[in-house]
Amino acid sequence: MLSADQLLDALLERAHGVTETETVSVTDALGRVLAAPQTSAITVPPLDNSAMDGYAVRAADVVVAGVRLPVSQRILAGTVGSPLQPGTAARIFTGAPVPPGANAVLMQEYCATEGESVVINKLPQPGENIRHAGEDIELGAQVLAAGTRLGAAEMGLAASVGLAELPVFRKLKVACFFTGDELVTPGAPLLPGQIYNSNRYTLTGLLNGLGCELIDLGIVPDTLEATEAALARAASLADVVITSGGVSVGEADYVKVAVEKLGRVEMWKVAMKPGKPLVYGRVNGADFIGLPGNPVSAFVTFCLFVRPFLLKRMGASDVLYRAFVVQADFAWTKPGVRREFLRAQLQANGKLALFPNQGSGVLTSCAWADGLIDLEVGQTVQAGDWVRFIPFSELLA
Ligand SMILES: Nc1nc2c(c(=O)[nH]1)N[C@H]1C(S)=C(S)[C@@H](COP(=O)(O)OP(=O)(O)OC[C@H]3O[C@@H](n4cnc5c(N)ncnc54)[C@H](O)[C@@H]3O)O[C@H]1N2
Ligand code: MOO
Ligand SMILES: [Mg+2]
Repeated sequence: MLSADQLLDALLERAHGVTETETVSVTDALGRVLAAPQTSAITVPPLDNSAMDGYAVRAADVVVAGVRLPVSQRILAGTVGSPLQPGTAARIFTGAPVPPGANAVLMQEYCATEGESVVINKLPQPGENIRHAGEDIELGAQVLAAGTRLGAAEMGLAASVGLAELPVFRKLKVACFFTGDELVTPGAPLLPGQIYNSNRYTLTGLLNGLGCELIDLGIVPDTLEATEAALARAASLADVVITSGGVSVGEADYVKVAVEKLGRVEMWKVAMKPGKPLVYGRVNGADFIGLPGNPVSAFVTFCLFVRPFLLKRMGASDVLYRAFVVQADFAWTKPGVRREFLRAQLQANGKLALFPNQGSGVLTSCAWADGLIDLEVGQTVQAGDWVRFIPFSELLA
């Protein structure tokens, strides 16, 4: 059986990024992966400008508090003033260019207007409240690297240097199907023995969050024929095929057999809980990932393995999650024989609480939790111990 680290390494080794690109407007770039580095054709900010509403002065003109200076001009954001005459002040507002000759801006809270003059009640420091040209971005600087996943801040950053469009990798096509004779689509009533196909909705959320193009092939019955047919169709439509269920050793578990018939299985089983029977293979040029049917197992293995794999396939460069060391507010006394990922919540006291039922079928634990505690084989925990914690902010989207 592979260790979780070996499985992740092996998956990333096999994840080849898409190469085809397209151009999107920056407003449509959320979640896309940048295909080429972007540099700035301007400095940001373009000119020295005021950080405050107040008065621009030469610091040397204000040698004692209480100096009175005539106000020689008024400079609003979007306009440009004229050089500041010695011994005068310029009324200025936040974002307005600082006039040549001025080297400080006093907040108006420290000034008093007297007719056409202003009394400066505080000694200015040279450079005070001035935002310098290029202090954010220098002319020609790289603002975004190829492989960056574009979020809200990156979209704003691109726009701040005047970019209207960005080159991005094409979306990754992911086909899914869900095996199980017991599965029913929500909206219909359950007959005895049936359950709702929750994995479809979990995976839809996860894949949409990653910005994949989802091809949902629905529920597939537990027969080899149906599984093969769905697999062949999925592999012909998508870059990556993801399924749930049917990867263990039960008599109705046909997924691995179908992959072996139509392609090849390269990895099966990972020494962790939940998620042991995960399958990776190749079918007709497509990657195949078979997630375990248990809803928590499917969710956790997607977060830990499928997400980094898909991100790399999408062309992203930063695909790994970070773990943090956090104090436990619980005891875990049963040493496991597999590495274990526990659903835990970060409490107001900064420590981690454990969901009481850590069963692989208890999806409530995932909705309740803020992340996963990563326990080594045989690791036990006493309250107050420090444990490895992977927040969902590192694993979702
Ligand atoms: N003898 C053994 N039995 C099992 C082993 C083992 O090593 N030896 N491994 C267990 C582990 S661990 C897991 S995880 C599961 C994985 O099972 P499968 O991937 O084969 O999945 P199924 O048998 O089809 O279903 C398991 C479970 O999940 C429910 N399920 C399936 N699909 C969905 C869905 N779309 N939405 C909601 N729930 C779903 C299904 O009803 C079952 O309860 O195998 C253990 N067995
Ligand atoms: O490893 Mo399974 O995923 O315990 O439920
Ligand atoms: Mg099974």
